[in-house]
Amino acid sequence: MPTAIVTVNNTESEQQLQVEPPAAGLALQGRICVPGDKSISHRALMLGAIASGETTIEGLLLGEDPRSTARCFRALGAEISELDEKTVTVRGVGIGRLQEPLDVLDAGNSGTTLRLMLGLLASQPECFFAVTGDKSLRSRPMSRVVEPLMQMGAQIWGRRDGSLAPLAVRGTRLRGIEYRSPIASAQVKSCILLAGLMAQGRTTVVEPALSRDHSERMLAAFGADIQADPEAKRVSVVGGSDLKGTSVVVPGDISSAAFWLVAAAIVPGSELVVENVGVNPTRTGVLDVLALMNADIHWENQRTIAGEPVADLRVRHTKLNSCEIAGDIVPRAIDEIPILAVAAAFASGTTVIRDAQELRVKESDRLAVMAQMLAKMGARVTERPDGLEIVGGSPLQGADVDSHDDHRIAMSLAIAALNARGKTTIHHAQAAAISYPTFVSTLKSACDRS
Ligand SMILES: O=C(O)C1=C[C@@H](OP(=O)(O)O)[C@@H](O)[C@H](O)C1
Ligand SMILES: C=C(OP(=O)(O)O)C(=O)O
Repeated sequence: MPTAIVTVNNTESEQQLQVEPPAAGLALQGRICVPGDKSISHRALMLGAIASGETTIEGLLLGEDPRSTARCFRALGAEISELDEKTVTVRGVGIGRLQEPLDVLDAGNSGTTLRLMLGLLASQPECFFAVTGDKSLRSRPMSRVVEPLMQMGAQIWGRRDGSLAPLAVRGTRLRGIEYRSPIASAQVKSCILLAGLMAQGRTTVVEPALSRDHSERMLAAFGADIQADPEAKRVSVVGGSDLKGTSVVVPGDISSAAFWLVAAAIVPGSELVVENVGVNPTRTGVLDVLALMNADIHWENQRTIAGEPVADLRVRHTKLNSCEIAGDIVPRAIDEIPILAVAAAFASGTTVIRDAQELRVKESDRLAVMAQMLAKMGARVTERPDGLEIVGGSPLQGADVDSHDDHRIAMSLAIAALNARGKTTIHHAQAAAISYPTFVSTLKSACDRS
C-alpha cells in the first residue's frame, strides 16, 4: 500500500507539518492509544495540590497545558514530582494553605488552569497573587469567573474592569452563593465550586446545559462535601471540609481520540481501534454527532476506571451524511467542533452548526479560523455568528493553512489533509503539543501502517 508523506520542518519561528496522501489513496489501519485526558489531568494536579497527604496520578497528560498547571501549583507550595514519571506524585499543602508565590503565576495557553486556579486563589486569605497567560489567554474573557467570584466577596483587579488577564487577586474569606451561570461552561462551574470549598456555607452552581462533570466526580473522590443533581444541572459544595489525597487514573482523552475517529471515518478503506478512551457521558457529544452522520463506531471492552467510564472505540470508514449540531449537544462536544467541521466537509449534504458562539473565545476564534482554512482547501463553508454551514462532498485540495497557534485547529487541518488532493502545509503546527504532544508521531505511524 502507498503511504502518506508526513514531514516536519522546524524553522526558527514555527513548525510546519506537511501532509501529502499518495495519489492512489491511503487507508488507516491498526490500534492507537491516545494520551491522558487534559481536563482530568488538570483537576488531578490541582486537587492533589490542595489536599492533605499524597496523591498519585497515572496516565497524566504530558502536554503543555498540564505542565502550566504543575508549574503554577509548585509555585503555590505543592510538591509535584517530574511529570514524565510513569506515576506522578503530588504532596498537597492541605486546604487553605496555598503559599503566596514570589512571582507572577503564568498559566501559559491554558484557560482551564487560569480559571480554575482563580477560584482557589480568591478564597485563600491573606495572600496576594498576580496571574497571567500567553497572548491568546490574555485576550480570553475572565469576567465569566471574576463576576461570580466578586459576588462571593472576592477581591480581583485586572485590565478592562477585571475582565482580562493579567489579574491581581487578594485572597479573602468568601461566602457561598447560588450562581445561575448564563453559559454552560465547566471552567466557570469548577472555578466557583473550588472557591466554595473554602467559603462560608453552601455554594451552588446551576447551568443552562450540563457541561463536563470531572470536577464533581473528582471532588467526591477526594472527600469533598458535594451534591450533584445532573437532571437539574445543579451542583453544590459545602465549605470547610478537608480533602484527602487519593490515587487517580487518567483515561485517554476523547478530544484527542476524535481526530482518529474522524480520520478513519473519512479515509476510504480505514479501520482503527482507539484504545482506553474516556467516555464520560458529559463528553461523548462527538460520538453522538458522528452516529448522526452515519459513522461506523463500536464501543468495545467497556469498563469504569477510577470513577470514569472508559471504552475502546472501533471505527471503520463509511459514507458520512450531514447533520445539525445545536443545543445541549454543543457543550458535550465543545472542543470537537473543529474536527467535526472536517467530517462535515466530507459528508454529503449541508451540515449546520449552531449555538457554538463559545468557539469564538477559545485559543483562537475557532469558527472564523476553521471557515477560512477549510475554504482555502476548497470546502464550501459559510460562517454564521454562532456557527458554520458546511456544504460537504466536494473534494478538498492541499493548501497552505495556518493553525493560528491553536492546537485543535492544527490537528483538525492535518486530518483534513489526509483526504485532500496534493500537499497541505500546516503552519504553526507546534501548537498540537498543548494537548497532544505525540500527535505527529502517531500520525506518521498510522500512515506508515497503511
Ligand atoms: O473544564 C475544562 O477542563 C474544560 C472546559 C471547556 O471549556 P469551557 O468551560 O470554557 O467551555 C473546554 O473547552 C476546555 O478545553 C476544558
Ligand atoms: C479550549 C481548550 O482549552 P482551555 O480553555 O483550557 O485553554 C481546548 O483544549 O480546546
